Amino acid sequence: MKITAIRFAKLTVPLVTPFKTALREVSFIEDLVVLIDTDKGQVGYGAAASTPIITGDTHQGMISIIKYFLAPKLIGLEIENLNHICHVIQSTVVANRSAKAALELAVYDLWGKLYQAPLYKLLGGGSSTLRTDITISVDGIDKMLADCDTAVKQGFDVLKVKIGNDLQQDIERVKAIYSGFSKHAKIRLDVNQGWNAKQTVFALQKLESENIELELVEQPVKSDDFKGLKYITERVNTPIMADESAFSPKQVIQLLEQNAVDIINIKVMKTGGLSRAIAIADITAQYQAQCMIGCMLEGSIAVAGAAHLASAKAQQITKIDLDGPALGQFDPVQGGVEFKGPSITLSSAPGLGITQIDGLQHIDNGVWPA
Ligand SMILES: C[C@H](N)C(=O)N[C@@H](CCC(=O)O)C(=O)O
Ligand SMILES: [Mg+2]
Repeated sequence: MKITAIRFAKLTVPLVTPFKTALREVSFIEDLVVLIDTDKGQVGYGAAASTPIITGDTHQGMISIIKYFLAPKLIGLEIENLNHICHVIQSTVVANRSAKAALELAVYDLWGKLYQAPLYKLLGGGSSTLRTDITISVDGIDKMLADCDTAVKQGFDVLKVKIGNDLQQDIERVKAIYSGFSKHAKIRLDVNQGWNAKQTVFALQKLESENIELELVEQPVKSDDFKGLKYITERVNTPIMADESAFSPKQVIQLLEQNAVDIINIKVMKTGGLSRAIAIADITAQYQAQCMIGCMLEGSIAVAGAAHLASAKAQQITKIDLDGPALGQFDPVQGGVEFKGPSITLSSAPGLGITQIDGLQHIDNGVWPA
């Protein structure tokens, strides 16, 4: 099965409630969808989110790098040579990880279709059902408590609470949420780089002294502050997780060699796709470190590959933050991974199993070859 063309489309889904972090606020999931055509009539689907504040990637940038640099090298390649195709994608340009993630995902989808098996089975096999946490956006305490209440009533038993825009208020937010919901759900925090190392130690030691047991705290400090992460990890009992600090296998090795963090958050938009996400999961296994699989604010196509990987690497990936699709008002994708409240169900159809996508806005000048 040979690659014959690459097309692009946009897919937009309004959110139930605005998504607010210490870095940004958005009201829509807006993904770039990448469609790979083949000589056998099969189409591979991939998608990527534009999160320039974290990855530096935009839809226009992704289209340009794929259309003018990556697509010309991919046309004519055989899907059965998956590793070669991933090597071409990874080595033709540096950075541009979201574009690489979308392309790789469409190639993995076709690989599953070629061998007539769902992706998670080809990746090693695992359970067809998973559970995700849900994100509670940073907001006024009353709104955050109301969002936690809704989430717990929907069956979520892990709350990922966004904080990081005001240290004192953050401490009050965590205390209020812990007191209201720790009997019903585990509480993990995501500071999205909003504190510095000393503030983090102050806040976590204070919370620990009040017997607040957090499951973990994600990316408290700036992405390049590895020393800060180590300083924190040495001084608190709460497990510390790297997110924006951990894009590449090399960064993950550095973080784990330095004992700077306890847990790594793997996201395909940071790694540049499934091939590097698999490499990172394997590296963490060597260090006996745990992993979370996470996502950006992405829809169900983009998150699908991460869900298949989480199933196949369940021994290593022990925490799941794949709630992007659950935050949308609806899912325009049929037949792929189903996201219903905390439950994620993988399709038994080949590849990602996508049968229909409603509301795709095709990008006319985005076909290669033209
Ligand atoms: C959506 C997911 N739960 C999440 O919080 N992901 C990111 C932020 C993504 C974004 O801004 O799009 C994270 O920091 O973990
Ligand atoms: Mg994070």
